[in-house]
Amino acid sequence: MGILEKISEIEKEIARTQKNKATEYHLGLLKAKLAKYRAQLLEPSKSASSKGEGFDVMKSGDARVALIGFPSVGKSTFLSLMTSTASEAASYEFTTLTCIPGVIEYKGANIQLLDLPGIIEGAAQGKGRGRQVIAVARTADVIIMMLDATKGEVQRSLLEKELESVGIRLNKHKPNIYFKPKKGGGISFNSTVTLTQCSEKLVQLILHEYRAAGAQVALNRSPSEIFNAEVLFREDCSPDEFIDVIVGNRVYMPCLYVYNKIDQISMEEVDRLARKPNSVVISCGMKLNLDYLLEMLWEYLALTCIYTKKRGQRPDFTDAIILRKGASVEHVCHRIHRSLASQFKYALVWGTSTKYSPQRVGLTHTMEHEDVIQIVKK
Ligand SMILES: Nc1nc2c(ncn2[C@@H]2O[C@H](COP(=O)(O)OP(=O)(O)OP(=O)(O)O)[C@@H](O)[C@H]2O)c(=O)[nH]1
Ligand SMILES: [K+]
Ligand SMILES: [Mg+2]
Repeated sequence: MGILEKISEIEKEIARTQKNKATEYHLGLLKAKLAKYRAQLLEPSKSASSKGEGFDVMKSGDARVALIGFPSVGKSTFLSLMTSTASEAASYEFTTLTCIPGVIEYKGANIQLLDLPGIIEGAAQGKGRGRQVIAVARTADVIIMMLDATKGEVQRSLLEKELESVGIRLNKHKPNIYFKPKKGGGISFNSTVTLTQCSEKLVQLILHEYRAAGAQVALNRSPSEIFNAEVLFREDCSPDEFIDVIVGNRVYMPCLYVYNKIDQISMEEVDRLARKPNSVVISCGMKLNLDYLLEMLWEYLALTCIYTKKRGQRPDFTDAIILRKGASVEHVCHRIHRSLASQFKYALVWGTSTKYSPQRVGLTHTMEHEDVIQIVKK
């Protein structure tokens, strides 16, 4: 039996197994098996040439956003509208056949926007250019899942399933579980919270299942190590989340659901879609709500712009340093010059991150969006 068949067998078994206390171990095991085979599926195949996977577009700018969606939802129309790059748009499906990068300039940041071929059900298993598209999606900072507002919700759940099946977790945070394989000592299991979905026994079963053939490949660890591990739940996680932690190659990614073509639906329908979590409604055709989409995208990217200033001079507002949210003064130093942090005495910061403007701060101070900084060297 091939891996795809094994996967489909297990999926069928999960579907027909009733979910209750008596079946929770059985289901946990099935899910562990499923994750194991899917991990194998993700291994680069030896037959197909690995070159070309991911369309090889260079990362550039301060962040990367990938446009994922069914064919003809308006991805290329969107790219052409938001960037100075033109990507062919047409009323037939699979107009776009490769990855087309453009740049959105927003609040001083260069955001790389990637137009991609449409993907369909079965993409994760290699249908169409599904695998390549998903490989690109994995490298993004934010995914825009573009949906046709005139089509049903089924598009959204199908795409979510495709991404889910290759280890991409949308709008979820990494499960707060400490997991460390050991050389010996068995499995030490602890939790700092009351667990309602996992137990010590289930965790052991899942770990032992992982020891089975194939797990070494997925985990890149020797089999014995999985019999010995330290596990600490700091959150009431589900068996699936625990499996995610031991498999270890998951990506946790913000995703914005963008419903395009709202010029074609009723106001009531627009209103209903707009109220969904993580969702924005737009019309590329009529240029509706695009500013709001950019604002949301900016929020999801969580970038921070810092302006520098020299002593006795005005801040340089023309050239922002773009950093990830939560960046410290030390991060700013590294961006300016490699050796600056070692010569650092203190910094003066004006902005929302400080109580006073300016305020003297050290290397560990956390910067906020649009702060101004002046660095004083030793
Ligand atoms: N009514 C309406 N049509 C739109 C809108 N945006 C795009 N379209 C049309 O939808 C069709 C498909 O647009 P594309 O931009 O080619 O879609 P795509 O998602 O890039 O398609 P593929 O590359 O084939 O996957 C074109 O005929 C567009 O003119 C919109 O907001 N409203
Ligand atoms: K199209
Ligand atoms: Mg296109």
